[in-house]
Amino acid sequence: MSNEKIALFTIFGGTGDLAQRKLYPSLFKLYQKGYLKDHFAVIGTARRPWTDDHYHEVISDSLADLNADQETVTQFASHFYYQSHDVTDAEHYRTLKKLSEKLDAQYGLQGNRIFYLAMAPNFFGTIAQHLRSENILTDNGFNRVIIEKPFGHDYESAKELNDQLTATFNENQIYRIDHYLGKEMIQNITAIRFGNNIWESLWNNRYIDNVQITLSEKLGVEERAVYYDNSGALRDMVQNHILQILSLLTMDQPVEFTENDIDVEKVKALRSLRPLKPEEVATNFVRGQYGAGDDAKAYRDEDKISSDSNTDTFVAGKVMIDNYRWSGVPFYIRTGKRLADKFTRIDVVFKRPVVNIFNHEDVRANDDAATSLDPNILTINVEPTEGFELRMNAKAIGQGFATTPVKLNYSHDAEATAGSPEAYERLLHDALNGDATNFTHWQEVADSWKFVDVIQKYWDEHQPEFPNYRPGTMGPDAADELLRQDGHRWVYRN
Ligand SMILES: NC(=O)C1=CN([C@@H]2O[C@H](COP(=O)(O)OP(=O)(O)OC[C@H]3O[C@@H](n4cnc5c(N)ncnc54)[C@H](OP(=O)(O)O)[C@@H]3O)[C@@H](O)[C@H]2O)C=CC1
Ligand SMILES: O=C1O[C@H](COP(=O)(O)O)[C@@H](O)[C@H](O)[C@H]1O
Repeated sequence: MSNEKIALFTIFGGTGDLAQRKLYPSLFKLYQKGYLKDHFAVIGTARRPWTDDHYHEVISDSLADLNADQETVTQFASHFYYQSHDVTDAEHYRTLKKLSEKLDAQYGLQGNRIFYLAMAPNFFGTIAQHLRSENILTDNGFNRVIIEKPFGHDYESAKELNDQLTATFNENQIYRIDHYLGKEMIQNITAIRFGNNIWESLWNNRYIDNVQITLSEKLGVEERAVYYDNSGALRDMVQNHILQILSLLTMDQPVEFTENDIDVEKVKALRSLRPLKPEEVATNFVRGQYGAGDDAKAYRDEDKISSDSNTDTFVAGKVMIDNYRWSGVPFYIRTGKRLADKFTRIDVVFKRPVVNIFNHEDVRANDDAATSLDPNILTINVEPTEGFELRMNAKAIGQGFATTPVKLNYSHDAEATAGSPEAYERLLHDALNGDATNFTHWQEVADSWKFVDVIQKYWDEHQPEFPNYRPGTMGPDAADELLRQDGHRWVYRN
């Protein structure tokens, strides 16, 4: 049976960074694997007056790292058409409609349309409205719109954006990208939780002491300074990626492994987040901004960043979930730029054994009989290594009897990881299949913003003392103190 998918992609922002770095290589991988073959075409649009020939060169250049043979690249690029287009100009949509209909007939696309909005979000509403008013949507095939982040700046702006989109598209036609949901090990969270009795039976406040989610970046803001300076780490990483990961870690078992059932459980988890009162923000969330390091400029000295910017380049926080399963378990989260290394990991720290029978002297000398036994820790390594690690206590080799911590380790092998699809490839394939499981649904976005808005508002009203961490560290000392005050510490420390 053929796996071929049939669709016309219209990419708004076809000359942009995202299109060139992520979308064209991902579409090419789908082409190499036969998911895209004869019956697909791509219209790239933006204001620049490019020709089709120039566009083909851009496509070819964007694939340079993939070491593909030139003939395949040329064949692939021949499916791409460029149309100069200002998204605010209605006349341009009429030209777009004609080109879409021509390509539909030429490639046998059966009216299937995917609109990818790879542009600044302030344009999403006008594009959606024109797609409807200029009759670019079809009646005979599917119409899906893929939306890039950020989905709003706060709850109000996200709602306004959503209202604009839903005036044209139904919720089940809207695919809000969160590329973390396309990552292999993030998708693995549901597999290990619901595919293994040992974990699901321990996955609650009786056995889990705390959970730590770290999304650490070594780089600074790079080319996206203007966007980032208006956003900051809380909006850029916590509202979306971290709260999505949190919802997958904490949701109850869905009735079936389907988009709707998973969404229902994720929304319940997000609605159970304990909302912070403004006066609780300072004791539960820490913000940071990097200063200068040995080889790195301070954030405020980066290109296009104002010298008195108070934007957060680091966040750590303690999140509590008020439901039967998680009551009393702190979820510690942190993310930032210019940290010690680039990695993403989740550490699930279990409670220590209630009694330590191995070290009698310790037991007698201490009120806390378990002090000398380490907790079991399940680490989900999301990247760069993909795998799991379990820390246990075992007998130390040799005469006598002492315990020592050991690790059970599993990593995907490098060959399998190299062949595994990159997040954007996976998500584009899902969108072609009409599967929005790994996209965020409106209610999830809304609940995440409501949680984050309180923190952001408090921060906006209180001046920080920035800069407060050095590049190459794991953020300000206050992020360590956040756990220390609860008697915990970060599993990953540098
Ligand atoms: N780049 C990245 O790594 C990531 C980007 N994103 C998101 O993806 C989206 C795009 O980002 P990115 O590619 O970096 O942005 P760029 O600034 O590189 O691209 C913006 C695109 O919009 C086009 N454009 C701007 N104004 C108009 C207009 N009036 N009419 C038609 N086209 C217009 C530009 O082309 P022209 O100037 O020729 O008109 C360009 O193609 C943003 O929402 C961003 O937040 C999300 C995650 C990562
Ligand atoms: O969404 C974003 O993610 C990247 C980090 O993504 P990763 O896949 O490299 O971990 C981040 O750099 C960027 O600021 C943010 O917008």
